[in-house]
Amino acid sequence: MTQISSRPSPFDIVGFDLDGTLLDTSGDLAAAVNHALASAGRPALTVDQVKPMIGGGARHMLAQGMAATGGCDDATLDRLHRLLLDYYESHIAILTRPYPHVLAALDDLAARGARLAVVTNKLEGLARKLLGALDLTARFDCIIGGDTMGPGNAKPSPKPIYEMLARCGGGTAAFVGDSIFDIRAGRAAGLPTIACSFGFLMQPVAELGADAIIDGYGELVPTLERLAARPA
Ligand SMILES: O=C(O)COP(=O)(O)O
Ligand SMILES: [Mg+2]
Repeated sequence: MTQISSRPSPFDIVGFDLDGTLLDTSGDLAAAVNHALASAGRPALTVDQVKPMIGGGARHMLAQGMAATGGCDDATLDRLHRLLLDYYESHIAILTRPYPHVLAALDDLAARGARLAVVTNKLEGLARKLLGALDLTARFDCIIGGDTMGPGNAKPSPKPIYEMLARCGGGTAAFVGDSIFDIRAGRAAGLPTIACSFGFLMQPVAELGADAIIDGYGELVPTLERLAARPA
């Protein structure tokens, strides 16, 4: 369990990816993918098959789901993407929950003065809807989605990370994520990065190139403290 401490936060700003990092969204995302696949006459995928498809936005996830079940053209993908988004929007928090001890770690950082942010490749509207459904919105100083910075500016671009820094008022910062897109975006923005071994890994966690790896949220604050104490 994370210990609440009166010491200042090791970073002024701590940014988090959403899917596979703060929240286990895999059950609801797999259901949405399978809804789209079924309408195209494709077989369903398991949650474990869908997990490594998550992290680059819903269209990217669906494209991989269609590729795994026979491929498809762009027009079909566009139609199914819309179907998937409509289904997901109305079934967004059926199975989705924060990972264990997330809330305690966020409480600890906030109590120590950190500003907290979400930078996800989910559409911003869906991210806001999901965080609202789980009563988490007020914990974050800003919520930036895959479409917030305009086309082509989602992670791994550093632009949404720079936007996070600006909206949080600047200062020292670290970024926590579960995909290569998160770690590349954080590094490109010059931030120390932490990878979550429990996330929706597209490759082994050690290959993501993060500065540190956590196996659970009890390790987050000590890991941030260790990174903040590193020589520059
Ligand atoms: O793939 C998505 O829809 C979003 O993924 P992310 O929250 O891990 O960026
Ligand atoms: Mg993720």
